[in-house]
Parts: sequence; C-alpha cells; structure tokens
Amino acid sequence: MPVEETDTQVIVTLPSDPTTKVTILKYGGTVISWLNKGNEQLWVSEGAFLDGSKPVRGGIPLVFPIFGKQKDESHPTYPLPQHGFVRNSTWEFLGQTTANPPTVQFGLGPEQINSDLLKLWDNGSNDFTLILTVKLEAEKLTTEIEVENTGSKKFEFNWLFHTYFKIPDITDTLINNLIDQKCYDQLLKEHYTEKSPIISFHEEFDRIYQSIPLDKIFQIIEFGKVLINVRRLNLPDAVVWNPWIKKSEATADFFPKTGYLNMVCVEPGNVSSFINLNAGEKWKGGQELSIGGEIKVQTNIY
Ligand SMILES: O=P(O)(O)OC[C@H]1O[C@H](O)[C@H](O)[C@@H](O)[C@@H]1O
Repeated sequence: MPVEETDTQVIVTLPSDPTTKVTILKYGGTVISWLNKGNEQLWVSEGAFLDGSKPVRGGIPLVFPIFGKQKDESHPTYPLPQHGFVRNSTWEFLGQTTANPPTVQFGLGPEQINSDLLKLWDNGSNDFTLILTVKLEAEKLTTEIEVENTGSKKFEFNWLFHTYFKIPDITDTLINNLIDQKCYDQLLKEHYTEKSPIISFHEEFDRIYQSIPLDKIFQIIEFGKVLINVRRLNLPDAVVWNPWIKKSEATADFFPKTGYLNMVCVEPGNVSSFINLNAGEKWKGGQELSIGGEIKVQTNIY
C-alpha cells in the first residue's frame, strides 16, 4: 500500500522501493520520519511527545504565523506562543493527489485550532486555509505549504519548516554556501555578514540567515561527503540551529542529552520579514531535500 492512514498518522511508501517511506503525524502536520533506502534522515528526540500533548521535538515541525516570540507589543502576533499554533494543531488528511511520485496533502483552518490559541492572533479574526503537500521520490522529499487568506482583511505571517536532520556527528559536520549572507545571530543578538566559507559547529549555534538568493543550495557535508542538499522554494531565509550541551540539558523533551551530537536544524523560512496576504490571496513556499551528489561551491569569492 503506497499510502496508509491510521487515526494519528499517514505513511507514504515509494512504490518502487518499500524501504523508502515518509511518516506524517496529523498532529502538527509533522513529518516524523523519512526513511531513504532504509536510512533515517530526520532526527526525533527519544523524549518527543507524539501523543498530541506537545509539539514534536524533531522531524519537521511547522511554524506559523510567527517564528520565535514576537517582541513588538503592537504586532498582532505578540500574544502568540513561540512558533505559533500550527505545530500543535491536528491537521486533516486530505488524501493522495498523485500516485507517482506519491504525494499527499493535509489541511488546516481556524476550525481545527484550539479556540483559546486562535484568539491570541488578532482576536481570532483571521480566516485562512493552509494546505501542506508532502511528495516522496527516490532520494528526495519535498514539503510545500500554501497559505490562503479566506477572510475579508489582510494579515501578516511568518512561515518556517523547522527541519531536524539526523547526522552522524555534529563535530564532523559542515554546511556550505552561506558565506557573504546577512545573518542575525540570536545568541549574540547582533547582525553581521557570515564570513565562514563553510560552517562548522563547536558550541551552541542559532543564526537566522536572511534574504539568501534562492539559487543557493545548502549542503550538509561530512568528511567530504554530501549528506543532504537543502533547496528553498520561495523561502528567502534559513535558520541554522544546534542547541549544544546546556540548552539540550535545559530542554525537557530533548533526549538523550547527547542527542545534540546527532542533529542539526536547517530551517527554510520567511522569518526576517512578514509575508503580507490580502483577502482572497494565496502564497506558496517549500523545501526540497535531496540526498548525496557532488559538492557544489556557490560563492562569489572562490
Ligand atoms: O524549543 P522550540 O520552541 O521548539 O524552539 C527551538 C529553536 O527553534 C529555532 O531554531 C530557534 O532559532 C531557536 O532559538 C529555538 O531554540
């Protein structure tokens, strides 16, 4: 069966290879597993709650309509919890749209969101439909989101795919093609231009790279081997995050505490500015994750 639905999740299997599959939890519309030829590509904490009591710590949580916590008290997203309300709402499975490559869709609207949470965004006055599309191919997973403003007034929002990749060892991991990109360092609380030709990790890392040309593909590399390529579709920003030792210890659902060694988040999004959506308008964004291939150096310097 290429698409299998249970009460809580949907499992999509590649018809040509039963060891390639993706599992999506209806709660949060969260992709919680991507097996490529039997190898897991996403990191999920062993302490993650998968019962709908808390956003999933790992996989691909969805962030809308605010990334992080809004600091501007006058903005309609100010009262919302960190990362908004769709990662902790239960999405509706809409079915399969194409058989090959297998593609499934999930939908979310105000009626599926806890009313106390919804009220925190402009008194619940925004009407919207979100459609999440998940497409599985050999060596490739694509997740796309469409946001439609079905109400009668405009609203502003952020979107982000908070993708947790599973890696053998963060201390051997590099990410390329971010040189010369503007970033906001969430730890230093400073804006600067990234000057590392390749990013490496030796402490907590939390940077929002901003307005990066869409033709830049980030590669997660280990010992000269490309593990994953991250391509963005209409998403100008990317957050790169690793909590390292202290933050992992302080995060209750992060387990094992040494798990930071085996994960890195590379999160395509539109978070350094808001997307403005007028009544009746639609917006789309996505990420395309693919495995392996050659190292591509996309810099202006070398
Ligand atoms: O703990 P969460 O709300 O899931 O957030 C986890 C992380 O998300 C993003 O990567 C942010 O840049 C981090 O600052 C934050 O710690």
